[in-house]
Amino acid sequence: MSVQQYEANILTTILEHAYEGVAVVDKNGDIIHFNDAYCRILGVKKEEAIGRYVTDVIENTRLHHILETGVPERGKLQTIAGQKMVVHRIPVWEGGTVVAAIGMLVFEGVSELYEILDQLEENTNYSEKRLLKVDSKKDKQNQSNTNFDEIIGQSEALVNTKRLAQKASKTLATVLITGESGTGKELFAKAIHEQSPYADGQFVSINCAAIPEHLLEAELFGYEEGAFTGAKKGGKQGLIELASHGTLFLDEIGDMPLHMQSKLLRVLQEKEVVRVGGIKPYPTNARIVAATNKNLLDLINEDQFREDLYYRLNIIPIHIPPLRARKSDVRLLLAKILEDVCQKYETNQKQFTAPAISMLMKYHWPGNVREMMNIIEQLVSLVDKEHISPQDLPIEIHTENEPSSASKFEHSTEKDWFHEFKSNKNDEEKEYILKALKQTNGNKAQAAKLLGIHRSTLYDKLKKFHIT
Ligand SMILES: Nc1ncnc2c1ncn2[C@@H]1O[C@H](COP(=O)(O)OP(=O)(O)OP(=O)(O)O)[C@@H](O)[C@H]1O
Repeated sequence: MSVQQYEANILTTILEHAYEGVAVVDKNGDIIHFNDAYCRILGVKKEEAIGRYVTDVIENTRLHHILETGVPERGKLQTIAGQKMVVHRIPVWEGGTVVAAIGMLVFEGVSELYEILDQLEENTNYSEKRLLKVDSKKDKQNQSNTNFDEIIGQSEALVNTKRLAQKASKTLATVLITGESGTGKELFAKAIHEQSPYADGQFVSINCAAIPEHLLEAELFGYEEGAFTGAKKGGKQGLIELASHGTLFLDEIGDMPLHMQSKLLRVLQEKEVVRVGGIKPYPTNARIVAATNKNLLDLINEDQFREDLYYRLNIIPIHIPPLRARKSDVRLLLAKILEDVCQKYETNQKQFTAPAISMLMKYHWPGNVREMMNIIEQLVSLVDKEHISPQDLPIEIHTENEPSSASKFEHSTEKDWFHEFKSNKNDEEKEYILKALKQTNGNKAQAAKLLGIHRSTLYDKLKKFHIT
């Protein structure tokens, strides 16, 4: 017996003896496997099912949709013969296309789930029950659990990042979150706050790049009465004070002016704030989470960021990988965001076709999840059909899918290409930038996309290398 035959026999045996109903359809939606459990549940003979189109055999199935979307659906309810069942629907991918789909009935009727829950309850001893009660009273904490759950992604890279952030959230240590624009730095910061010992306090967020330099100081540190013309009577509390017993999220910390960095460092060391125009120190115990899409070590080399502040902030470093380095999350996010946006606009549920998903998977996502959200919002508003196909997708996705632009970017993961780019010596880095500009006929936005960096980072580098 050949190895393939042997493996096929084992698989058939597993399928046949599975307690769960398992059905497999080929790329046309015709049933090619239908195990005994499924036959029993549906009251259909195997020979009546095999070879027939799936909707003719299984009531309320969506396996034919899975062939189109390529997106798995787990733990969904499906009514079969008047019974609610819990099902998983899994696409089988081969070389960028969906070649089959597997349907599994996990619980025969939701009543089976309740039976299991009842048994669990009976077996739970008194002290465990008490613990469960105490836990359920911690409403705040329960809510916070859902916060990390809101961060979508099952790639190894994201799961590891979430695990680290969850550990960090249990402490009050300062966290420095790095990652490209739109990767979810603020989302992580909020989740960390929600699970922290200071979850009952405020989450105060300030974007250090968005506030004019002369206002930033008063915003952060507050001011005393008469500190400047127009200062409020009685003075004003700053955000650092406001975040006491809570979290202060310093977004875009790389853009904080140097003199403010010195003041912030003092606050972190002394745990007290002196308002603008005052001398009295106010105590603060705000937990600090900072974030940046810049390379702070580069900024330190360029004397734009204080090294001592960097080490104060970088107690727990958390890096969020860009979307292109975690392709499996792209598929999940596409499905979830499309579902959410359709619900938000109260339109019929739309779906991507498999070729559209293939194109979106190849795309470089320079603006990461934020860009994906924007594109999906546009598509939901502009496309009337239920299925979103390649011709509906924006031009930049087509451009990047053209054979001429199929380059090392397509297969890049953050580890290989982007890091190679970042760690290269300056002259090589300059060469990469010139190459990208040449390839895009001088279009800076497209060049930034090719390089996998934010447009503002490209502008910084153009200035640094005197490229006009
Ligand atoms: N893994 C994810 N799951 C669900 N939503 C996400 C995820 N990552 C990001 N988002 C969403 O994408 C959007 C951008 O995220 P966020 O503002 O946290 O990014 P950021 O890294 O702080 O961006 P910037 O550096 O530009 O400030 C938000 O609406 C956020 O909810």
